[in-house]
Amino acid sequence: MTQPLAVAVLGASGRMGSEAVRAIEAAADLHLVAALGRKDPLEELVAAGAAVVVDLTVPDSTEQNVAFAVEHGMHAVVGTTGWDSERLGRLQDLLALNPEVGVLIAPNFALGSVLATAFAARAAKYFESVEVIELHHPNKVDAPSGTAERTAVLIAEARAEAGLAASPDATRTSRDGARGCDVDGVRVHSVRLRGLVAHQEVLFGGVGEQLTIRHDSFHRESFMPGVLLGVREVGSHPGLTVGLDGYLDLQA
Ligand SMILES: NC(=O)C1=CN([C@@H]2O[C@H](COP(=O)(O)OP(=O)(O)OC[C@H]3O[C@@H](n4cnc5c(N)ncnc54)[C@H](OP(=O)(O)O)[C@@H]3O)[C@@H](O)[C@H]2O)C=CC1
Ligand SMILES: O=C(O)C1=N[C@H](C(=O)O)C[C@H](O)C1
Repeated sequence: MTQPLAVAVLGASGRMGSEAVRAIEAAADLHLVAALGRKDPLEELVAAGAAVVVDLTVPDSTEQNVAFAVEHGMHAVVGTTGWDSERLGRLQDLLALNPEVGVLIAPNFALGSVLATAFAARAAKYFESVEVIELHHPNKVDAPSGTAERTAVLIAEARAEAGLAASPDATRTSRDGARGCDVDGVRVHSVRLRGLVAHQEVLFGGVGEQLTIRHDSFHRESFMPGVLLGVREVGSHPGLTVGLDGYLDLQA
């Protein structure tokens, strides 16, 4: 009989971490060997014999956590935000020294969100205008969301490839923040509202028409199938994968 896969969770008492602990404990093919918080030493991952580390912490600590896992031969599944191109570059360098290790950086684990981002990237070249609105619970510490950043980057790449000009915008005067932030030329607006979990709309505008691609996570359970997929797959994907779509067949 195959042994269950030994999995550790960092950020285990957080909103996402506690949900991940429950999901891993309920999976017969996985064995939760460590559930760590901010004050626990990372060496406990080694002592527990973790094969896969799930990082659901904070942008300030995720890079250090993942580096520790990689240096100790553990695969990492990362939902934490804050992975800009500089951090990803440093992680690539580290992975080159540890080529057997796999790391998944997933801005969003919800299948619907992954699809919505993929659909938006696909639609991008057909519309003159685009803006992204992300809406989250008020306890979120970062803005814009990692999902919105990733969506905007992919839209910008598709527009550039198609030779599209910047979205039309005659604004000459504005209050700070009124037009959102600029991610590679795509405007991204962040809403923080009690009652929300995680939501995003991509608005595409053409002459006389609008296409809206919207996704809603109403509960953090929505992220768990993606977390479990990442945990089960990461060992078969050495190197860096950004986006859960890297483990899914979204072609056709
Ligand atoms: N990819 C995805 O699908 C999703 C990603 N996220 C992202 O996941 C991250 C966590 O979100 P959320 O659960 O809401 O946040 P929380 O603030 O609820 O949880 C973060 C947890 O991490 C702990 N922590 C902080 N530093 C460390 C450390 N060095 N080692 C271990 N634990 C640590 C915190 O402990 P303490 O309170 O003691 O500081 C806290 O319990 C965010 O970046 C968020 O954007 C969220 C939802 C879905
Ligand atoms: O902090 C959250 O809650 C979420 N964070 C991720 C992000 O920043 O995109 C994923 C999801 O939107 C929930």
